Amino acid sequence: MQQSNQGRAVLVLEDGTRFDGRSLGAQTEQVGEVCFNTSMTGYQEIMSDPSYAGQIVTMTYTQIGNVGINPEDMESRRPWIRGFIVKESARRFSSWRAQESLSVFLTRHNIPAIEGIDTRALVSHLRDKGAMRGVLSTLDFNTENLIAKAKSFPGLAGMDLTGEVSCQTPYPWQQGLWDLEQGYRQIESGSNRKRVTVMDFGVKHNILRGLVQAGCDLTVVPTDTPAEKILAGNPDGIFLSNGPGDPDAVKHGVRTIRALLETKIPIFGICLGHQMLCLALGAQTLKMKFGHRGGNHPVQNLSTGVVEVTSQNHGFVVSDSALPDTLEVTHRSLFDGSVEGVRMKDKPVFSVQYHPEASPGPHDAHYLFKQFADLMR
Ligand SMILES: NC(=O)CC[C@H](N)C(=O)O
Repeated sequence: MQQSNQGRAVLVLEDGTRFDGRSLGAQTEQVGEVCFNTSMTGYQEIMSDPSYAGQIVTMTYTQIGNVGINPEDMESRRPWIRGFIVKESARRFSSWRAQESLSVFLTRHNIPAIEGIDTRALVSHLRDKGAMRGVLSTLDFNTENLIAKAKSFPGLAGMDLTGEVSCQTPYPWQQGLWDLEQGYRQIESGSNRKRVTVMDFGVKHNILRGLVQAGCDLTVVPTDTPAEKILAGNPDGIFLSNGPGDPDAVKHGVRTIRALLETKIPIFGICLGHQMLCLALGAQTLKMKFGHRGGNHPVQNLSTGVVEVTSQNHGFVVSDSALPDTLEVTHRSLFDGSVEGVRMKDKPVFSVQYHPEASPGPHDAHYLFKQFADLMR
């Protein structure tokens, strides 16, 4: 029987691989890098993590949407994914906090999504061939057209997306972590607390909450804030956030970090912030084959030997070759041995590739926020 286009969606990769399924989001079309995340929970936090700007995300867990969408679990002001791919979306959502369904949320934000495709086959393909450019459409079903559209996406290498996701003006942040009784706690600023400037390359809210909970009063500043302006605020510490795209393309940010490193102010970086810190110190970054995205990545802390199960989301990595002498590797991935954390040998400066704020993910690495606060004391 002829299928009507209503309700159909298609995913086509740049190599011509095609998946036909049902539309789960907006009637539209988007190109981007097709990647996958292996977390079993936390789809809302993933969709609203600014680090995913420019990407079409596949969830490997087979049923998504069962707890709907709520205002508290947003990791930033809006979702940033270009498109969303799931095996099966829950027909009914159920949670005491839920206010809308996954499908309504995606449609409201004009994001195309597809369900009912063989996500295992898609992920095996991406794992073998590497992350690829692709197009997700509910409008055009012609394979040749769609391959050309997929190829029109320039790819994430060389792309600075921090300007799109960062705040436009500085703002204070005093919200602490979630508590079952009170929800998010508002924490008063005080003289016993440390004043930290957060460089917002696309920061997740739970990173800000982790810092507040560890004893920091925060001022979040836009990605293009010059070093002089940051230093004029006389902060006790500087935090370099996560964010989307290629760290090596954020030239202004790397220059700013280099200038900040002239001082003795403690600095902590996560993910994109970690990569840019390493670049500022003379290291190099590489694009990975398909990246690390999920909630169960084992990382070894090399000073204690302890293994942390971590949350990850990155497609670039600091290269092991050409690490400057000023840096010491503190953490490594037990999946592929890649660099997961560094510190400067002679300064209170350190960073990690993974996500201690979790959200979603295990809390094993939460101690890093306290480690940063301790460095400022
Ligand atoms: N979560 C992040 O900060 C990601 C950093 C960078 N965009 C990468 O893909 O590697």
